[in-house]
Amino acid sequence: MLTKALQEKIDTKTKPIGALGLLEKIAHQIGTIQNTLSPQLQKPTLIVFAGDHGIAAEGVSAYPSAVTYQMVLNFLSGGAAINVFCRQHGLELKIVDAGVQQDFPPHEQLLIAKVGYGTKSFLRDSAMTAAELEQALTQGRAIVQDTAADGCNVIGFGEMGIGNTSAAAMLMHYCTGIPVSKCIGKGTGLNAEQLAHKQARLEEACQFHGPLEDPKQILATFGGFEMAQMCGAMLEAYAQNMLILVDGFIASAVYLVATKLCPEIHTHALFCHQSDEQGHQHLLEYVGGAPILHLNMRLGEGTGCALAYPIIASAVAFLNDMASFQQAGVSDKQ
Ligand SMILES: Cc1cc2ncn([C@H]3O[C@H](COP(=O)(O)O)[C@@H](O)[C@H]3O)c2cc1C
Ligand SMILES: O=C(O)c1cccnc1
Repeated sequence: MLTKALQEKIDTKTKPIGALGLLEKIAHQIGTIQNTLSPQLQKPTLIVFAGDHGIAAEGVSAYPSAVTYQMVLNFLSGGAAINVFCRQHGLELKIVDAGVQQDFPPHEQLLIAKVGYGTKSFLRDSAMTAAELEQALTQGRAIVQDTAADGCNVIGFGEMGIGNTSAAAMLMHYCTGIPVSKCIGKGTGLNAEQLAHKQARLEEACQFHGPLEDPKQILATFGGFEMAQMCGAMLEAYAQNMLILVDGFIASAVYLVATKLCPEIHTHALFCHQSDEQGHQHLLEYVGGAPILHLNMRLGEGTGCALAYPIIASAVAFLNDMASFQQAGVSDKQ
């Protein structure tokens, strides 16, 4: 009933049918989530989860693990891309230490939810234990519960963790069966030789671990603490009936695991951009996501979410504020 009424509201706005393209689909989706013809976006929030990865020691990233800690300090002093875009577009920003190798001084924007001081290398071990995974999922859920209690109904998730395009590629490979060669990419900027090394290391890890089916086991085996918390956070955002903004390759790989645990989550997800990371396009095709932006970005941090947010806000604004043919006295289709 609401589905039809929303479509009618969209179709009677003063424009040719369908002329607002993807904005119309977004408006319809948000109206459906909120069960109203007049949805509102409240307290848009971006949460960046940070954690270190054991696999980073295997030469799979162009940058050292130390950058994870240094970038979190940069987030806290307001100088990273995600700070700039959140400030520009009015999103609240929270940073979570999910598992960085060093400790941070207290800061009002920093939530400390450390599962450990980095994961183990999944080359010869499971990145985390089943107990650590459960802890991370629960912490991610709790963070979103608090955010929902503050009145937020639209939430995006970012990550910082040197080595996490490798972890994401493994999640993607194990959840989809797509060959590793199509799941990897140059991440922070590997050259062709380094990329071949990355592929060889990840294929070695596949040999070591063998076939795995259970999504939680896949996440514990290859994921980072920041990715596990993000997964819990996405599941809770669905439970809280929030609109979920999915960022680039890493966030989409986490979202993929979340869909395996809770297939209904797709009704609440928007794909903010298509990353330049090679695997992302295949991943979006697999989950059936139509990205809002194509900007050739490959950064993560939630930057795609922050940049897509004003477009999403425009979708809600046209649904609420644009005149209908009748209101404006404009002649409808013959
Ligand atoms: C300075 C800097 C800032 C970043 N912000 C996000 N990432 C991104 O790059 C990392 C993933 O790429 P890889 O798997 O190749 O390490 C993640 O931390 C991701 O958030 C950054 C990377 C760097 C170097
Ligand atoms: O798309 C992403 O999330 C991404 C790609 C490369 C490096 N860091 C993040």
